[in-house]
Amino acid sequence: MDTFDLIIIGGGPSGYAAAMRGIDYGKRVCLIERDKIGGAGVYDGALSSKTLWEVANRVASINDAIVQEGRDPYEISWESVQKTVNEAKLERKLQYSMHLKLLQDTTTNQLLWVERGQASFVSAHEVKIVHEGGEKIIWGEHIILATGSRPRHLPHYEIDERSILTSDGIEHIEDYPESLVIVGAGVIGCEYATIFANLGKTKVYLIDRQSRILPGEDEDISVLVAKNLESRGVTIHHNATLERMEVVDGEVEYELSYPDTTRQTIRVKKALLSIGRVPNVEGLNLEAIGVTLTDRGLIEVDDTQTKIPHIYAVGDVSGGISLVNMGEIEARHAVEKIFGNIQNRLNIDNVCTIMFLQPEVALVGMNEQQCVEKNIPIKVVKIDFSLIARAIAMRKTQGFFKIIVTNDEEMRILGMRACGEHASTAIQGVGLLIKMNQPIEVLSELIHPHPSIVEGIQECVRMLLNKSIFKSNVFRDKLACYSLVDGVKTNLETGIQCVI
Ligand SMILES: Cc1cc2nc3c(=O)[nH]c(=O)nc-3n(C[C@H](O)[C@H](O)[C@H](O)COP(=O)(O)OP(=O)(O)OC[C@H]3O[C@@H](n4cnc5c(N)ncnc54)[C@H](O)[C@@H]3O)c2cc1C
Ligand SMILES: NC(=O)c1ccc[n+]([C@@H]2O[C@H](COP(=O)([O-])OP(=O)(O)OC[C@H]3O[C@@H](n4cnc5c(N)ncnc54)[C@H](O)[C@@H]3O)[C@@H](O)[C@H]2O)c1
Repeated sequence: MDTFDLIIIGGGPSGYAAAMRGIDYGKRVCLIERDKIGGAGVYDGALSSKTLWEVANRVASINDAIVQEGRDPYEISWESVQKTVNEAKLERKLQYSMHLKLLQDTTTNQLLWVERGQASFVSAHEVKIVHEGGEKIIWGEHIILATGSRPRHLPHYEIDERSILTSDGIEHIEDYPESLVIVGAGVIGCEYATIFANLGKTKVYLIDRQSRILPGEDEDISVLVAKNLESRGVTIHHNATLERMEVVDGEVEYELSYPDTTRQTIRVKKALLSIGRVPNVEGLNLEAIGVTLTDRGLIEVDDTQTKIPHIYAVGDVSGGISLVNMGEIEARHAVEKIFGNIQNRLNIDNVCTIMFLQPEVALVGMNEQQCVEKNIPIKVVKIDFSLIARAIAMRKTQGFFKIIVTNDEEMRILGMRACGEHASTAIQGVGLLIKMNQPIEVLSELIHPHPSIVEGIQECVRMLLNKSIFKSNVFRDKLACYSLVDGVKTNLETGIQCVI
């Protein structure tokens, strides 16, 4: 039987990162994947959907410009869109396969083995791999589970991935659907609503069971994103409960009910279900070896370690935040715990995230509503993009920066929300500040390039220190600085208070 220092089950971004960190330590590593290396980090997930978003964004930008000049809108065929997405996936696939092939070079000190097939536990140290050609059992000193997740289905609805689809099927449709209903107004739902609205060939309906989309984020973000979706023709059904959805004559008919007891029935060409994801734990034989699950069916971990000390779980399968960067960092942390003997727990205070919407939204740390829920006294400072020279030059002045700090002398940064052009790059500096536990003065004194979007962040920080260039008592609709303490909002410029 082949023996390894580390076996990793699942070759998505988490498993891949774990394997690479394992060979850094000079260990014998076996990575097992049943389908495609890269997982949802590449296919029907992060890379493919972001390529789609980029194409759609470009189409919308071109159209915004040419339609203003009275010219006909630019059109791109679905075939061309898919070709671009396929090119992106292929490029990544080739990088991974070349990388893995060279790392498995048997003429040098081979540390990595890649096995194809479905893995399951035979015992706490033995893993069976089943593939078309047969099966084998290997032995591992340590094992990392990185089996990821898949789209959540709704009971009683048949997902055929042709008429009623999930994110696994939507990129494989044959042409633009004339109309599309999206169930679930979370990240995936809002990203695909943005993509199809921007491509301009599909009438999009978005079912939001709450009163506003992206319920986990502050209202200012939900309102701006919803406004932009609606301006591109998206119908958002707020406070709507999906009562029925079925395929009728090759189309999708759905029925909604509202709190005022009214009902509505609509027919569309296709439906996309984006109501969260579930962990891939089935068939691993976890019960037999004592690895436990949480109430939500995720693998139960303490700082990436399961109840069985030599078995770890990372990425989507163990919950936390379902992101590529989170899976990778958890994987690296697990390997460092195993072979590097590190003692610290994983700190995720500075995880930066982007939501690919219109405009793009970047996040780090806590938002206002989370601070209020936890009753943390805070100061909030906001600047509208229309006051930032670079945004003016780009003629893209929609958006804002919002920084949240502790309501004390120290004004430690708790979080930031960036909503607008370059948001995804702007977030990084503040993420670093949180990680380094540095005071806001560092940003206030740093000489920023000009004109740059990040000057807006500097202006926010300077506002908190009472030394901004633009004064909030003049630009009252574009600058805001307030505290939120025990349910009372106080405008720090005027002293005016209101109860929230
Ligand atoms: C539409 C969409 C868009 C997204 N966009 C972003 C984004 O913009 N940014 C971001 O950070 N994240 C994004 N995500 C989330 C991100 O893709 C996931 O968080 C990430 O892929 C999780 O990585 P993972 O390795 O834990 O799991 P996965 O990527 O799911 O990989 C798990 C792998 O394990 C394999 N596997 C499962 N069971 C077994 C078994 N028994 N034996 C062998 N192999 C097995 C699977 O085949 C799979 O390849 C997106 C997700 C989706 C669906
Ligand atoms: N840009 C990114 O970083 C990115 C992009 C896509 C996905 N992801 C990851 O993928 C994960 C899954 O995304 P998601 O959007 O599927 O999940 P989500 O949890 O973000 O959103 C699901 C939404 O569906 C709603 N919902 C649930 N059941 C419903 C029902 N029966 N009817 C109507 N609405 C219902 C929920 O209220 C919620 O708003 C995310 O948590 C995220 O971590 C990240």
